[in-house]
Amino acid sequence: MLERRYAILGTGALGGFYGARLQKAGLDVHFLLKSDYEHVTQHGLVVESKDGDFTLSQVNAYHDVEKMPRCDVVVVALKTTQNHLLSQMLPHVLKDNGVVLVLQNGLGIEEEVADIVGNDRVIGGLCFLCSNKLGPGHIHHLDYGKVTLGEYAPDYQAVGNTDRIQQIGNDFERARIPIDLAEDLLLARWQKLVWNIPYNGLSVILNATTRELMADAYTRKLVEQLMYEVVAGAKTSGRTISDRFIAKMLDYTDKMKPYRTSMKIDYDERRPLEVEAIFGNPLRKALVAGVNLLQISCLYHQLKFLDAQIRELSM
Ligand SMILES: NC(=O)C1=CN([C@@H]2O[C@H](COP(=O)(O)OP(=O)(O)OC[C@H]3O[C@@H](n4cnc5c(N)ncnc54)[C@H](OP(=O)(O)O)[C@@H]3O)[C@@H](O)[C@H]2O)C=CC1
Ligand SMILES: CC(C)(CO)C(=O)C(=O)O
Repeated sequence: MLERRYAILGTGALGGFYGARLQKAGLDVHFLLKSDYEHVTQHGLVVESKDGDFTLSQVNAYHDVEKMPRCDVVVVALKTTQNHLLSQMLPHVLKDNGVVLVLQNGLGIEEEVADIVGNDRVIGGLCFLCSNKLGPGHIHHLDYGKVTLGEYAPDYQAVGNTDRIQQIGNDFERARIPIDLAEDLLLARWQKLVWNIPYNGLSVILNATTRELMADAYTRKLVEQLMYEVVAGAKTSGRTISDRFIAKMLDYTDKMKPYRTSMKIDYDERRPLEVEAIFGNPLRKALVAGVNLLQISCLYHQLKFLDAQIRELSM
């Protein structure tokens, strides 16, 4: 088979990093940008990475999705706060037999994308990556990077692995991106929320780094309690997350360099927060099953307040 062509929708901390790595490995990659378009057209992409710095002096950069070629794999790397744009973007850039790869944080995004492109054209990916954008076209990869890929099927039925997911995984591995294949995408999404719900939420509300949250006995306890509430949420979707997994996430964070979560960076930069994807959707999914996740709900309401303040300021 011919090599797959990739589109990166949103060339920021995550899309810029993975897209640049794919291009560096020799793949055909096309990048959609907004405010960085002119700069990247002229200067390319610069990646500072713990695995080795590199510059791509020439990239296929676009400001308008209608000018992009149709691609086999369309990577969604916008913030979820911009997902209302996808119904307009995806039909222009996705090949008839292509697939959309959602690399965003949160729950339920694949369902929204499937409504646009069809149930059999969506894959989800969970990224354990610490990356920031320092300036136009300038990405800083601080830590980690593994992507867990999982096939989407209606109602998030677990459908196991497929050839196409294996092939995409091979492309990422060729780009030195560690890959896991998840048999059950919904379980993988709830597992990622075990991290994102406590740390993203508390880092904003308490103005703290991951290290500070772990060092204080009270906030560490709060983190742990929130993790167990995510486990209760997963149970309402029929998914089981073990105590061992919680211990692993606490250990992972203990060993992480002090990190400002992606939501904290958004808050500090006064950008809209991904509250609905990371908090609202899981809460609503559990509520449908009759379970009110009270502590997560408390975080959700506080974050909605802060998010509304940010949105008002930017109007
Ligand atoms: N960063 C990380 O380490 C991780 C991020 N994630 C998740 O990945 C997703 C992306 O996050 P991240 O990369 O950090 O976010 P960024 O804000 O760094 O990147 C998003 C990019 O999308 C661009 N964009 C927004 N609107 C448009 C548009 N209309 N057309 C073209 N480009 C547009 C933005 O450009 P502009 O700046 O010009 O608006 C920005 O560069 C989120 O869901 C996040 O939670 C998950 C794990 C780790
Ligand atoms: C877990 C982490 C830090 C990267 O994988 C993340 O998802 C975030 O900051 O939102």
